[in-house]
Amino acid sequence: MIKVGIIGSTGYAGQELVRLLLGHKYAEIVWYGSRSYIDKKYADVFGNMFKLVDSKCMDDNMEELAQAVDVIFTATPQGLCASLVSDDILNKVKIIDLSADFRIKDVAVYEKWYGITHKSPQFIPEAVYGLCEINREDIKGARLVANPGCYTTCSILSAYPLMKEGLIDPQSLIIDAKSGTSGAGRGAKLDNLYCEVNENIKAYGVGTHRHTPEIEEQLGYAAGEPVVISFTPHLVPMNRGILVTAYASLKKDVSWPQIRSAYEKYYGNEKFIRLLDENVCPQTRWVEGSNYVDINFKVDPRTHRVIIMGAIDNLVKGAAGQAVQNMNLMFGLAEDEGLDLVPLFP
Ligand SMILES: NC(=O)C1=CN([C@@H]2O[C@H](COP(=O)(O)OP(=O)(O)OC[C@H]3O[C@@H](n4cnc5c(N)ncnc54)[C@H](OP(=O)(O)O)[C@@H]3O)[C@@H](O)[C@H]2O)C=CC1
Ligand SMILES: CC(=O)N[C@@H](CCC(=O)OP(=O)(O)O)C(=O)O
Repeated sequence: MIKVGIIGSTGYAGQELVRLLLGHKYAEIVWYGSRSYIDKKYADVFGNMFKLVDSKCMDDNMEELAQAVDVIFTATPQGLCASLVSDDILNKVKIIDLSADFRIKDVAVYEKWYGITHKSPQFIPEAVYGLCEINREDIKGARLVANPGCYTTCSILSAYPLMKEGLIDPQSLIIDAKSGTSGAGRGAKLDNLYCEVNENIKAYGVGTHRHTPEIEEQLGYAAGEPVVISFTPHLVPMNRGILVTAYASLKKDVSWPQIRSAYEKYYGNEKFIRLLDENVCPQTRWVEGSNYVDINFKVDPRTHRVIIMGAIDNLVKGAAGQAVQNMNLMFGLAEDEGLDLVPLFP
């Protein structure tokens, strides 16, 4: 059995990790980390865990935790994982960080977009960006995985084959993304109150959202040149889900089947990427509760652009599901262990 510790088990991403790992054949959660609920029963914090989890929430003592477990998930605010990690810890235990601390290779870019000083930049070079479908082989040997962000997972996977195959002008990409409110975390914030979110939709972080450099970096690797994008997130009144609609100029005249072949080349054998049939647009409810990424596109000959669409569940493929997929790769398990999740509907 893989012994698991979760720092931040009482947040939305942490709670989703617990839900998924309870159904994992080879993993056992032995440490339910928390800051605010120490010594409180986990099932008293999350009533859905009644009779499923008997443990109490525990203090986040990294040294003790590293002795007790094989893998630590950090589902905590930006900066925390970087402040806890050390060579000694990494020699004892694998870390999968759900925050952005190790996602961006250029520490100056991280510090600029996140507005914080990185506490352990020496570990950035070895951290593997945990987008499983793209970095599978590197993830297998990693001791520190940077689990991608939710908007970024959906955006990068949706556009990747077209960047890789040079079908679009890399500098022309415009990404319009929408997220459910769980993407903002469980902490009380005025902007996330029911009356602020319900019956409303708004853009935020326009031109400044911190997922922009993460998407640019990864798509830049795919394009083989630095990529600059426009990225606009929106908050929508639903619990879960990310929907990406992206626009890019085509480099040449291509048909739907030609673009489809490019997607099949990269994703034809990917269990968690579902390429939808022509004219079917992804919907968040078709992936809710599952680790799937649904992708489709439309060629628009009038504007000479391709319109790319992707949908994920932000808490599953956008966070906890991808983190479990990474754990499976790091421990040599079947990549889909614990992730055979049928989407909820309605
Ligand atoms: N929500 C989402 O859709 C996604 C989130 N992420 C990332 O995952 C991470 C967690 O996000 P999310 O679950 O939404 O956030 P939440 O606000 O819901 O949860 C934060 C968690 O971190 C704990 N925590 C906060 N501060 C500290 C601290 N100083 N020391 C120890 N623990 C602390 C909280 O503990 P307590 O409750 O006990 O106070 C809580 O368990 C973030 O980095 C986020 O960016 C990534 C992809 C998607
Ligand atoms: C709706 C909402 O607020 N979403 C969050 C993104 C959550 C996420 O993926 O965050 P990290 O990359 O920081 O891990 C946001 O826009 O900040």
